[in-house]
Amino acid sequence: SDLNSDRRALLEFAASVPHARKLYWNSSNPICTSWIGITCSKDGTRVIGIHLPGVGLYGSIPEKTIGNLDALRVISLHTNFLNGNLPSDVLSILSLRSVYLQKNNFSGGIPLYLSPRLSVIDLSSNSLSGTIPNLDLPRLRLLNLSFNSFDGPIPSALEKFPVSSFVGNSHLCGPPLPYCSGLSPAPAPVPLPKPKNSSSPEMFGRQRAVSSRKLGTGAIVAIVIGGSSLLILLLLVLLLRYMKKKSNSGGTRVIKTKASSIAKAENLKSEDFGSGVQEAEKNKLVFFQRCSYTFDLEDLLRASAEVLGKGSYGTAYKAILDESTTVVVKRLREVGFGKKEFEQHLETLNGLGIHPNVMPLLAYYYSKDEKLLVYEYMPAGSLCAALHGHRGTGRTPLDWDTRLNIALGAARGLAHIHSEGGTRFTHANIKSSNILLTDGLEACVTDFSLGPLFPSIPTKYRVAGYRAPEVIEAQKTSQKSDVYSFGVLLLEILTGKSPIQYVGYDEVIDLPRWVRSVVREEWTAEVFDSELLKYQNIEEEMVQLLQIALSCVAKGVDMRPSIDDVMRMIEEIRGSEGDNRPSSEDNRSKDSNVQTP
Ligand SMILES: Nc1ncnc2c1ncn2[C@@H]1O[C@H](COP(=O)(O)OP(=O)(O)OP(=O)(O)O)[C@@H](O)[C@H]1O
Repeated sequence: SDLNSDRRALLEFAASVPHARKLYWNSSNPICTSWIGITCSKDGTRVIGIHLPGVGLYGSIPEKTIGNLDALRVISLHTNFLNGNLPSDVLSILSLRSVYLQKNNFSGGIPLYLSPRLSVIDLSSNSLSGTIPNLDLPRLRLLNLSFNSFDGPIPSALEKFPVSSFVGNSHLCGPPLPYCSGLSPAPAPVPLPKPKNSSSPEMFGRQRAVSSRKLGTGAIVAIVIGGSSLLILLLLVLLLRYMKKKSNSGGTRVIKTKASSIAKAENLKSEDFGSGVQEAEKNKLVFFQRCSYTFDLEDLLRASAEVLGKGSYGTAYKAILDESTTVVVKRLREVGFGKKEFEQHLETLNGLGIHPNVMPLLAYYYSKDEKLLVYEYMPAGSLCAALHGHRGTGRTPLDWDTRLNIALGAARGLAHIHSEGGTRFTHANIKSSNILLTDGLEACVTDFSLGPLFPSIPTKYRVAGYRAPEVIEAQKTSQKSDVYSFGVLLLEILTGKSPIQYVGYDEVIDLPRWVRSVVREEWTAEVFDSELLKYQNIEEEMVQLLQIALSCVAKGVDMRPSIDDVMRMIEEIRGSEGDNRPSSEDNRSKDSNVQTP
């Protein structure tokens, strides 16, 4: 009963039990007791909800031992350390509507039979693998399978879900991700074959989403088997060649080879970036003056490439030109402007000048069929991946000092964009995937003000959760709507949660609303990311940043501070507290009873 009154105590308790390995489901007692994390039906006979997120549970959920859960509607065990297979018994319970098992260590595949009533499935940031079954779930509204190890094509029934539902699965393909090449994915980036009708160098085309996750045992076995089969095939081909040479029949072989590379290029064509580059314009890559790179368009097209992801405005590729030069190329989708306006807009962006927290545009290419933007590649990835990427073993969570520093850097970058661009100039797409990280984990704001190039893409197609109420209702963007999005970003840094929160049965709420509801219940400490709990003496700073974040996400536009004010307030947190206490990294409690597995 003590624990019931203080959920934080439960969390600490759970994490401190040294030999706890398993979560046991008490199936023998048919009477449901509303204990913390368990909700019961009114008559007290059946469990209808299991809510134990972020409480340090680990071990696997046993199959076939689950008793009276036949009225279960929601299972929420996300952000724990659970492993083993997904509990297929639970997931097939007919009454089940919402599944939140993200940020655990589950492996294996998705069970073939799931409750037909499911409307929310979040299995992101686990170690799940295999192909995704063609789930026939008519009520499914929210699906998140990102940051796992799924492979193969995305089934047709799930094509309607956004890219964000699938990102971070290195071998997954097909809409809404890039089309499948028809070839087995290769384990390492390779230069790509020449497309049909082109004397140009090799072009980008083979697309593989980049994942920072480790290969699971299944993937390793698949690679070993695949590798051995290839070797045997190669030996066979060599043997055949040798025999053919002997019988003097080399001509046919050449023709066959040619035909097969054309077929490959045909397959790749629809997704090649550079396929719209016109022969006469091969050298028209326009560099901005401050750029010291010396490559030209041909070098760029010849480079091996990987898909980093698809965003609102097109696809981003990582292109490796040589050992010391890696860039990011954004292949833009339908631009709403002619060349002159396009160039003018990019000149305006370039005119914002250099700032350490703002990502500069290095170069661009414009032709009728192809528009490319070139940026420096940031190997440390984005804040989004650092916060929400795989949470299993091997992950290095961002410590508090780093988070605060990223918040400050991002505020400085946005303040620069606002002040240099003029009062009406906005970023209009602030989100954690647009905050890139340098090697030293400094923030770098990217993708600013690209919206005007795409008048046909309404703001509503941008990632949900970051848009201010006035943007949702009236498409009214301003610097204060950027501040709102920035507030959501701060909440993401503090809570470790995505901007959209799934709560209870079918309910979806945005992060500001969720945080406000928790704070109102006087459970302020509960909003903070469980990964931050191991650091000491940071609560006051976290609460201060929380207050800033909540002022940014005020519903009334005039209630929100300017980004300059936000920047100064964050600087004050660092100035007042940071100087007087050791860094959160040094301050990690060595003898704390809070243990991680
Ligand atoms: N310069 C870069 N270095 C490293 N990663 C990058 C770089 N630019 C973009 N990315 C990453 O590539 C992925 C795709 O980026 P992209 O900008 O195309 O889409 P997005 O940020 O998801 O959405 P949007 O287009 O709305 O900004 C994102 O995960 C992003 O963090």
